[in-house]
Amino acid sequence: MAIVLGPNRYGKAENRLVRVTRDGDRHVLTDLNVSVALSGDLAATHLTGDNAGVLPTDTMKNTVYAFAREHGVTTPEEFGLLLGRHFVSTQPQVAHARIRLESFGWERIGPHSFRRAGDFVRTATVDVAASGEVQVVSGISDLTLMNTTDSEFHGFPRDRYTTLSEATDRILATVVNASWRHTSDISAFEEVKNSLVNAFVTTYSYSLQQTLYAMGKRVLADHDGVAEIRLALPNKHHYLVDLSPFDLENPGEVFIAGDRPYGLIEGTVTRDDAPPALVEWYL
Ligand SMILES: O=c1[nH]c(=O)c2[nH]c(=O)[nH]c2[nH]1
Repeated sequence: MAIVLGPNRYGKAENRLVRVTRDGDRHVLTDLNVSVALSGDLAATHLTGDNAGVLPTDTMKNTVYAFAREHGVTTPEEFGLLLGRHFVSTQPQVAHARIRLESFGWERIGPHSFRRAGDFVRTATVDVAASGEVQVVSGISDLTLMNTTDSEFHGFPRDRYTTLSEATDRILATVVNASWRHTSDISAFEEVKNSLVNAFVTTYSYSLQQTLYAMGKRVLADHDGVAEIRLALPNKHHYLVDLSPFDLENPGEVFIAGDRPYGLIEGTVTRDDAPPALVEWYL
């Protein structure tokens, strides 16, 4: 038996970067959380402590902030590509760079005043190989949506542990976590988000699984530049309160918003002719 070093990578995680772009009195704000992970010929430091190929994670942090000044920050996807290409092209031992970005929205409330827009986070995972190949995955998390009707759930199998009633009119609520792999059009975030939201709103649902597929399918139908989308949708259950002890009817008006446990519906929607992914990614 031999003991060997398996896959490994290293980098500086969660570099919080706020960039103010000044145009006279009117400022533009970008707010990112940037994580860098490099991999390649890095066995020596693990096996012997020889750091000749180990660009310090401290340097990666500095590069993030210096690039924000030197190149500006347009979209998370573009900024990720810029950083990834820099690391693979300047460090010969680095075969692959993964840049993971979260972008927090700020709503303008004045020329240089902003209110944190807390209802979702935009994400990007950018992979750059030394060969020049890239993979850009954009995403969204924490986008909470609710339909107060047009949702049913029935026809499911029952066993001795089943207590759930068949529902012909229920609340359907979820927190959208999705990521989609681009073949082009890497800055179409707003348009993809609109497709997801529109599909949620307009799909008469017989299960959250059906809604998940409808949302993914709508994104692929609307956007030629998206090859594949992955979704993880928690089913945020809302329980109708029994008000009969108080001689009150409750015709679908008063609910307890459940916290946990929650159903978790996950799935991928893809084109059958999608080019293969360069590397695996997770939501
Ligand atoms: O849309 C749903 N899908 C399920 O798989 C499920 N299971 C459950 O208990 N309620 C629901 N709702």
